[in-house]
Amino acid sequence: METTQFPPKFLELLDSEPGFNRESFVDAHQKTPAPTTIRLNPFKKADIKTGNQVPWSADGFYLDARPSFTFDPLFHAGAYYVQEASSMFIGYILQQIKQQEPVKILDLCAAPGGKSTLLNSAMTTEDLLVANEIIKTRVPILADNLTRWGMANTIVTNNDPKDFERLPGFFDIVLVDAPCSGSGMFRKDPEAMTEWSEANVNLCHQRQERILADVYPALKEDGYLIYSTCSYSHQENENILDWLCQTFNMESIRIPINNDWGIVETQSALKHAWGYRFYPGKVQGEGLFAACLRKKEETSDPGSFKNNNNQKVDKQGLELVRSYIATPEKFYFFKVNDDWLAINNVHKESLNLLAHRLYIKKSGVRIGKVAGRDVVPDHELALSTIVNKDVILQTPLDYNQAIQYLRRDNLTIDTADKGWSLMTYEGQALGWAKLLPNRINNYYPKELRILSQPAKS
Ligand SMILES: C[S@@+](CC[C@H](N)C(=O)[O-])C[C@H]1O[C@@H](n2cnc3c(N)ncnc32)[C@H](O)[C@@H]1O
Repeated sequence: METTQFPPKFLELLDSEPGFNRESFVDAHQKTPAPTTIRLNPFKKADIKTGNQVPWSADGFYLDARPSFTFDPLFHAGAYYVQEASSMFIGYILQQIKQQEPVKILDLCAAPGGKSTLLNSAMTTEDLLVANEIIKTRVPILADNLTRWGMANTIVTNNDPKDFERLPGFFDIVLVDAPCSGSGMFRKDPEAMTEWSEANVNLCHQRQERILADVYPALKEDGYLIYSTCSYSHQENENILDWLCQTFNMESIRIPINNDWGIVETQSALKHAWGYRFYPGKVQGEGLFAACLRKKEETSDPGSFKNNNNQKVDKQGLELVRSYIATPEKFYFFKVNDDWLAINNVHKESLNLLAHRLYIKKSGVRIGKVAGRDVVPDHELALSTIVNKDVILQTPLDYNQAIQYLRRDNLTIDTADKGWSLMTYEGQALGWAKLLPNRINNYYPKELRILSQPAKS
């Protein structure tokens, strides 16, 4: 059997990992392409033809072939997210531990936002999601993906894990989807094999400990830590669980799984903490490790922050922007420079607190700017689940028109309507256009437009 494509020593080390089967693993890498899976947005309910369901995710589906997502308007509408199947298990863990009461969740290593949108799907508007990314250049893709998902209960931050020490005991649930040596992605990204080394695994292990130690104070007593990597190395997985249980007062949480799913349940050597391993060949998905622990230690109070310096809002502007929202009574409206934003009322205090302790890049939904008696609506509002579709004009587009719109081309549509309109495709909003007497101004954001041409069929 040809195995030379793997880095030296990689398979040899994997042989001693729990549940590893060399033959099925190598076979899966050499003979089976990585399956393509999408996860539907439960808040948008688009009519999408899908294949078999991912066993651990009600919204996850395998596709028979990999279509061009770039040329699917529903992708740009946030009707689904393209995510490999194993990762969806994090959503399953959340469903197992989440109670009825509203929770504050931190996704600490969030870009590009696959797991943030996954967590968001299992949350209500009363729950708050803080999606953080340390690397500044990766924040825009995270914010864009969350904009597409459309929920108003989300805040995006750009902070170092250490900064979360300023929020002792603030979060009920923290996800650390840690940067890792990446062996779990070898099938999808064979290039990653060239970067793999034992030395790098050890460096990753050290960084993972640092990240976890930094964020630990921000977790509430009895709060849950979900830890995951896309690595197979026990140094980055079970050893980290042992380190967590030895260093902090944490207990391991066992997650019920179905034996037919092919997931390997493991226990760490010293503290017997439960972990869940995903191997291609055993599951229809890529490599993943996931675990859940609970903090059993008192935390201090994060305190509160009454923001008296909020930018003043004028009544007339407020009335105007309120009319763009489906249930304005549920929202707190505020201004950042000339932009109006809205976040669920229940998150007002959290927002004030976070704004003074972290670097916020996006909060709730940006509604737009008020210009005289008009609102210039923002793209975030178009894709949000709170836009008032009952009063806002909608222009349905066919497939070719939708692609023209997403390319930011000139549109020629026969319509007698005038004013701001949501441009929709199969009932899903893509963005805004202004319908004028003799032309249509395309307001699709420049930086998001499709730059390539569809392949000729
Ligand atoms: C595995 S990826 C996250 C993938 C993301 N959770 C998703 O599902 O789309 C790890 C993330 O950690 C970030 N990262 C890298 N070094 C970090 C550090 N020292 N502290 C915190 N995050 C870090 C990376 O920029 C990357 O976005």
